[in-house]
Amino acid sequence: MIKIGIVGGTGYTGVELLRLLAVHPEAHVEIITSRSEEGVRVADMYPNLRGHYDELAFSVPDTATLGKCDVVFFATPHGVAHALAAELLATGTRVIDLSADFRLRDADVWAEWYGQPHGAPELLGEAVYGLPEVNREAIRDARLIAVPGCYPTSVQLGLIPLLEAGLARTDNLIADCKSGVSGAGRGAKVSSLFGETTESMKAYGVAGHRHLPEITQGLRRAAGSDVGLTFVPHLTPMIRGIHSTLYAHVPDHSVDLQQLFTERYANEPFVDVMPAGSHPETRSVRGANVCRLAVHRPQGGDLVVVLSVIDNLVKGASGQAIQNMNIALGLDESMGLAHPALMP
Ligand SMILES: NC(=O)C1=CN([C@@H]2O[C@H](COP(=O)(O)OP(=O)(O)OC[C@H]3O[C@@H](n4cnc5c(N)ncnc54)[C@H](OP(=O)(O)O)[C@@H]3O)[C@@H](O)[C@H]2O)C=CC1
Ligand SMILES: CC(=O)N[C@@H](CCC(=O)OP(=O)(O)O)C(=O)O
Repeated sequence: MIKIGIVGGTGYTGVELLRLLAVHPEAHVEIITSRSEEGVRVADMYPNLRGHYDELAFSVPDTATLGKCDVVFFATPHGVAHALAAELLATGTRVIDLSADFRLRDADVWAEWYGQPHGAPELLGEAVYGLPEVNREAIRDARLIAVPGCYPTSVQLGLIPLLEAGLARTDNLIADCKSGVSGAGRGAKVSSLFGETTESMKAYGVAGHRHLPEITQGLRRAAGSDVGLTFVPHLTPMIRGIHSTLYAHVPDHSVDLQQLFTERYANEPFVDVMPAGSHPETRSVRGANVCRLAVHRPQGGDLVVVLSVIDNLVKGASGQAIQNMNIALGLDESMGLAHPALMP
């Protein structure tokens, strides 16, 4: 069995890791940390996990005990993995970080967008960006994996077929994205209150959201050139889910886009290209490690619209983290993830 540690076990992505790992046949969660809930049993706090983790209780983060695990997931705010990753890697523990700490290749760009110096620039050389659909070979045997952000996962998967094929104009891409409130984490914030988010919807971060440099880094790689992207995230009155409506100018009409997308993802277990004319819904991916895509060319014009939906907590975070673990450890990539059980 793979010995697993989770740092940040009381948060939304930490609990989602527990939910998914409960049915992973090779994983055993040995340690789960929380600074605020030390000693509390996981199943007492999360009754949906009763019968799976009856002996497991939250403990404070401690690198000596975490270092005995084979894999440690960081489900923590940015900066925490910066502080602890090097020590764990030195003990031979693999680190899979759900935060943004190792996603950007350039420490200065990270510092600019996250408003603090990068805490472990010496590790950036070995950090692997964990988007399996573009980086699978590098993930195999990786010791330090940066799991992509939720918006970046849905936007990159939707646009890279057009960019890799050299079909989309790269100077005026648009990503109009809607997220459920769980994207903001479990911490108490006025902006996440029921009364602030129900029966209302708003854009935010129009001037510049911290996922912009992560998305453009990935799109640049797919296009092989610089890209211009307008990215506007929105908060919507749902708990889970991201719906991205993506716009790209594709002046070449000779390529069958449905076929292009279908072939690009033909061997991808967790990307579903829906039939032509489809409108994927976030509820169709709820609880599942899946991105569903649909490609449209309205009225036969030059503007192509790609619709991309994921569950922000699964393909946008914890499910993708486990997919990365499976690849890195040489397991079946779908292990523990193949039954996309719907949430109650
Ligand atoms: N929510 C989402 O949809 C997504 C989140 N992410 C990223 O994943 C990470 C976790 O997100 P999420 O689960 O939503 O966050 P939450 O705010 O829900 O949970 C954060 C967790 O980290 C722990 N924590 C906070 N500060 C520290 C610290 N200094 N040292 C150790 N543990 C700490 C908290 O527990 P305690 O305070 O008790 O220690 C809590 O368990 C973030 O970096 C987020 O950006 C990525 C993709 C999607
Ligand atoms: C709705 C909401 O607030 N979403 C979060 C993004 C999700 C997230 O957790 O950020 P990372 O992917 O960078 O880790 C936000 O906009 O800040």
